[in-house]
Amino acid sequence: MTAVEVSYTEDGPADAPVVVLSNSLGAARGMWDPQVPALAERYRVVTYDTRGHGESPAPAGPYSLDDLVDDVVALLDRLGARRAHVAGLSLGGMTALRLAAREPDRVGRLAVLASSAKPDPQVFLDRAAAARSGGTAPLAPAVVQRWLTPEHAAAHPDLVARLEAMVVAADDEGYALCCEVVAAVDLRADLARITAPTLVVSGAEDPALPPPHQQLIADGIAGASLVSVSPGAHLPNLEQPLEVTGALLGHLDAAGSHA
Ligand SMILES: O=C(O)CC1=CCC(=O)O1
Repeated sequence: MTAVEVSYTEDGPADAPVVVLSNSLGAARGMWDPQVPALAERYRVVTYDTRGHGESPAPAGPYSLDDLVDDVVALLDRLGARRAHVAGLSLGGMTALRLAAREPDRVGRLAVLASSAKPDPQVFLDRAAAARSGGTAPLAPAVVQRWLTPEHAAAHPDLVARLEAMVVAADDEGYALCCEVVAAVDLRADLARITAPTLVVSGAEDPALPPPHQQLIADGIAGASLVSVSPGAHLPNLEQPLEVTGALLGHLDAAGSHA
């Protein structure tokens, strides 16, 4: 499939090294709001909506993980960026891992949050079927329940409402097609090919992709470091924004800012 022109936002100095942030299944680029201001002080931060999500197109399927990678490569080309640091959460992390394995010359440093090299396919095939039959709206409360710990959700009802609205706004068929991408993911052979310095982040209480998934990623990539965030569920960047932003900056700045 040809790459789609994904919708994106740029923050930070235009001549700074590029950092691309890739969203999780059901979310959109706004999920990175707590990270963007600090990263944009020294990076050209590009957040985008994965196809089928947010304001990006949702072309007819099927989609593959390589299609999602093609979209990022096309975005880098549109930005005139030969090379970028790339961070992704969950599905965004899977996209980032495949990109780093497939196009090592395009990736400076890699950060993979709450992701997996081999998710349970049936969970996501069932989710795809549910999204096709009833749309994303009835799924939104259960999806968002996995993104935050119960304590954080109870204390932040506005955040829960905003996140549920993101899931509802995803294109129903585009979301289903991305569920099928996740179901088909097997990145275990990709890990050994990744040469980008890699930071892996876990939410210690993530019920969707628990810490053994991130341990497997960190074990498979030479020299990768693993940080566990607690309390934190599937979107630890929202629950522990200072810690996650600090970990990202520490990892990216180790490159001397150069992608
Ligand atoms: O939506 C979920 O339950 C968890 C998830 C898997 C891939 C992703 O991006 O989110």
